[in-house]
Amino acid sequence: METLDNVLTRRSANRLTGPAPDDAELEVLLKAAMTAPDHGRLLPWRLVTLRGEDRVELGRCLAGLAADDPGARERAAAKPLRAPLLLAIVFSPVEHPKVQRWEQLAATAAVVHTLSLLLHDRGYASIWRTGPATEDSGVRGLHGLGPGEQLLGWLYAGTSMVAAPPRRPYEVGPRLIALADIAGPN
Ligand SMILES: Cc1cc2nc3c(=O)[nH]c(=O)nc-3n(C[C@H](O)[C@H](O)[C@H](O)COP(=O)(O)O)c2cc1C
Repeated sequence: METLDNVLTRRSANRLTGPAPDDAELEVLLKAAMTAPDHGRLLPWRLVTLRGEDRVELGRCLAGLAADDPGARERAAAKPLRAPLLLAIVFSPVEHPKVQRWEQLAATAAVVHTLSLLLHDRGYASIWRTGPATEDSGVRGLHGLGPGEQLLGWLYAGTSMVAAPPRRPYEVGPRLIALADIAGPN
């Protein structure tokens, strides 16, 4: 797929089923996504794969956090089952004299988005999902987070069950301006 076309046609997909990339294919795609710009080449992240029963275990954790009614617990438990593969995104910033935390977060987001584009290029689809559960100690523990690390959510991956709706073209408008057009203080 041509790059411009790939970027323009990627959509977040809510309803995902199999197939999802296996570990070998995922490694190829991640190796490519890791080329995203990363100040200091710190690689301040890791991904944890959840497949099959792992998703049920996460669902159990989420159900435990849900409101005290059976419907809410059932809905929470079913959330991780919305895709065959979940990639938990663990942000693991390091102390660095030059590279600030926000730069490391930006580098991490760049890897995740590049991976979503590569998944799309291979015919898969994905959606990045977050939520308050990412801060829960049980959920953090399940994914092996250490102190100072942050769970940025999960990239749900698989094959979309519906055709991606076309994207309304964006208007760049005032979000791209020449310095010469900025009225200075004088
Ligand atoms: C950091 C991040 C967190 C997101 N969290 C959620 C989420 O919790 N739930 C959700 O439905 N979508 C989530 N999304 C996906 C966005 O909703 C989605 O990208 C947006 O609606 C635009 O859709 P598109 O990707 O098809 O352009 C998240 C996206 C990003 C980048």
